[in-house]
This record gives sequence, structure tokens and C-alpha cells, in this order.
Amino acid sequence: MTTPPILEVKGLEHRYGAGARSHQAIAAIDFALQPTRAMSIVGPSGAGKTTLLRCLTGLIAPTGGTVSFEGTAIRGIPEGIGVVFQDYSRSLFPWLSVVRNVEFPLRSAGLARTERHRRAREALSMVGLSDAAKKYPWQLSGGMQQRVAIARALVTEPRLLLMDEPFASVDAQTRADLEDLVLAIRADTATSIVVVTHDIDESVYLADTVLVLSGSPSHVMATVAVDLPYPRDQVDTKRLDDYLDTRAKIYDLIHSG
Ligand SMILES: Nc1ncnc2c1ncn2[C@@H]1O[C@H](COP(=O)(O)OP(=O)(O)OP(=O)(O)O)[C@@H](O)[C@H]1O
Repeated sequence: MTTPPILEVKGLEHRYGAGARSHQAIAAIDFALQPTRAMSIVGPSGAGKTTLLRCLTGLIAPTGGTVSFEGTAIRGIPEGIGVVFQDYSRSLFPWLSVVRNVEFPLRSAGLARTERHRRAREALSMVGLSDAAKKYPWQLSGGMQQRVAIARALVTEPRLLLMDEPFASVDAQTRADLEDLVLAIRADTATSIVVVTHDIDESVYLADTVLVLSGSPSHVMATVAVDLPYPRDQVDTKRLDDYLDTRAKIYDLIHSG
């Protein structure tokens, strides 16, 4: 018996605006993600990656097609999905301490304060920030702030984590550390992951499948399987022939498309 997908996208289209000045961002996208798997989405600038991710989170309603999470068409961000955006400086509340930022999504769940605190501290420990709980976001480096944003997405124990260019605003070493953090979270929690990225290396390193989008209006040019063993390592994995071949294949697809 085949397992039903955790995320299924069928005939997705999105057009911004109406009439002569409207813009078709997404022409036709279909894919499915199985539970516990990780998918990267790459494509040229302006391909519609952010538009696609907003449709997956339910933040915008697509003008055509459907997005289903665990078999149900989504409207608004469903329970069970965590989201991490690129711009951590705008997504964290500067007037709340780190631990209060992380527990924020639990407030509407009606949990007692001590339980909210316990879960927030657990999520902070997963991202290696136990010591920063009482600080404020503006007292932390960019990479640490993005760890807080990841902890906040994890605190609800999501079954699917959606990330939009999550590491585009941090330096290369921090980026590598955060990529390894995502791999560790996945190994520990079996959370399914979709990550949108500009970076071909990152797309291969983080995922089991890479969805390569064409330029706007986007469609799926190719679905590339990433056949690399776990655990992955920034040095050893990136030396493997399979890694280099997959990376070259995606590069050619994007630059030919
Ligand atoms: N709110 C909007 N109204 C009108 N057009 C929009 C809107 N948001 C995005 N677009 C257009 O839709 C297309 C896809 O944009 P989107 O931001 O999804 O692409 P992207 O692949 O994420 O780009 P980048 O890689 O540069 O971040 C672009 O041509 C963009 O100008």
C-alpha cells in the first residue's frame, strides 16, 4: 500500500491582479511530497518561488488548482505546518524576549503558561540557544535570530516545515551551520520539509528531491532525485561524485531553461 502524500499540489496557477495589467506568476505546478521527506525548490530569480511558497502556506489563495495538506485542501495556515521566512528581523517581535517569541504560537492554543514555557525551552534547546532565552532578538546575531525563528516554527511540533530562502541573509559559515541544523532537526523529529532557495548547492545538500522551476510564468522543468546518503556532511558529502553530478544537472537545467 502506498503512503498518501503529506503535501499535494495539483494544477497550481497564480495570477496577480486582473485584466490587461495582471501578471501570471505560476503557470502550472504539480508535485507531491511524502511524509518525512525533504524537497527543495529552485529556479531563476522571479520564477515564482515565493509565490508558490505563499500558496503552500495558505497565505495567498491560488487563482487555479489545489494545495492539499494531509489530504485536505488548505485555506489559511493549517495546524501542523510551521513556516520560516527569510527576513528574521521582521518576523521576530523586538519587544518580546527570545523565549516569549518562541512560545508566541502556543498562546492561541490555550496551553498553560508553564507548559508554553517548557515547550519553548525545549525548542530553543533543539536549535542550540538555551542560554539566550531571556535575551531580546536585537541582542543576537543574524544567525542566532534565524535560529529563534526556526525554534518558533518548531514549537508547535509541525509535521511539515516550509522555509522561504531561510538562510539568504546570513554569512556563508552561519549558513552552513544552519543547513546542518535543518538536517539534524529532520533526523531527530522526522518532520517533512520544503525549502525554497536560490542556492543550487543548498538545494542538493538539504533535500531528497529538487523541484526545478522555469522562469515566470513558472512550471516544473524537472524533478531531480538526490541520491546521497545520510548523515550528510558539508565536506564529505560535497566531495561525492553523485553530489557534483546532481549539482551540475540542476545548474544546466536552470541555465538552459
Ligand atoms: N504582489 C504582487 N503583485 C504583482 N506581481 C507580483 C507580486 N508578487 C510577485 N509578483 C511577480 O510575480 C513573479 C514571481 O515573483 P516571486 O517573488 O514569487 O518570484 P521568486 O522566484 O521568489 O523571485 P526571487 O528569486 O527574485 O525572490 C515576479 O515577476 C514578480 O514581479
